[in-house]
Amino acid sequence: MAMPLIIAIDGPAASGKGTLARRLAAHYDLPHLDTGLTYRAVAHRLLELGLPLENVSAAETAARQLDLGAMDREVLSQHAVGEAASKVAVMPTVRRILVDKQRVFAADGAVLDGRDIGTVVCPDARVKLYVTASPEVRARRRHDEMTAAGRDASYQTILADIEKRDARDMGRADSPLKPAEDAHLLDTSQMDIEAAFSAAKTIIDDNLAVGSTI
Ligand SMILES: Nc1ncnc2c1ncn2[C@@H]1O[C@H](COP(=O)(O)OP(=O)(O)O)[C@@H](O)[C@H]1O
Ligand SMILES: Nc1ccn([C@@H]2O[C@H](COP(=O)(O)OP(=O)(O)O)[C@@H](O)[C@H]2O)c(=O)n1
Repeated sequence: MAMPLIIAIDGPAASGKGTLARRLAAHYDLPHLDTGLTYRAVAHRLLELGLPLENVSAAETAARQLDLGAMDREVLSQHAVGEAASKVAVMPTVRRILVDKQRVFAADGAVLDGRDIGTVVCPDARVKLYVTASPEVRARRRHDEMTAAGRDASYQTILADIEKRDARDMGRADSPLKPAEDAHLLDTSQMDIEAAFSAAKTIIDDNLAVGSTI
């Protein structure tokens, strides 16, 4: 039987990995999982219960009870939830529970985006992309996204938060954000969404063509 097609997309906050992952999933007719939502959902549950984000056993329970099909993107996409998510994401036991669920989702082929897809969740993924853009470009994109949605947003605060989150995600001991050795780097600082999609598609199609001749 042919190996299921798994496309792994990693990168820092607001680099455009979710946008790219959704478009690629539609193009290659694959299911898509935004793994950031799973960490956001755990953090959101703790906030909802009024518990500190350092409460490991409550975070483990929230992770175990999480239903991937019931995550509310609208609620979870709030800026403060992203911050909180990066705090629960340092907990190895929480990561293990969520990674297991993510692997079940990916088993028959999928596009997954996050921080550790190519390095930890799906190290055997057929194609791995590491999407980046400068912190200033990413802060500008997130700022525009929030103001377009009618939310209050200060560019300077968003930039500071993005830099703080990068440091936390890249500096943690368990599954730090970094490109897998075999990842293709895609810096979208100078690319619009269409150009980024087209560059990603070229990388993936080249990869699939090589695979089909072996
Ligand atoms: N290449 C790009 N050029 C301009 N804007 C982009 C690009 N990629 C994504 N965006 C926009 O930037 C914001 C963040 O993108 P998103 O895909 O949510 O990033 P991530 O999933 O990495 O956090 C969104 O508003 C999205 O529409
Ligand atoms: N595979 C993943 C995905 C997200 N995360 C954590 O969850 C937080 C929120 O991720 P996200 O992808 O929703 O954030 P954005 O890039 O959309 O802002 C990140 O800052 C990481 O700390 C992770 O550790 N591993």
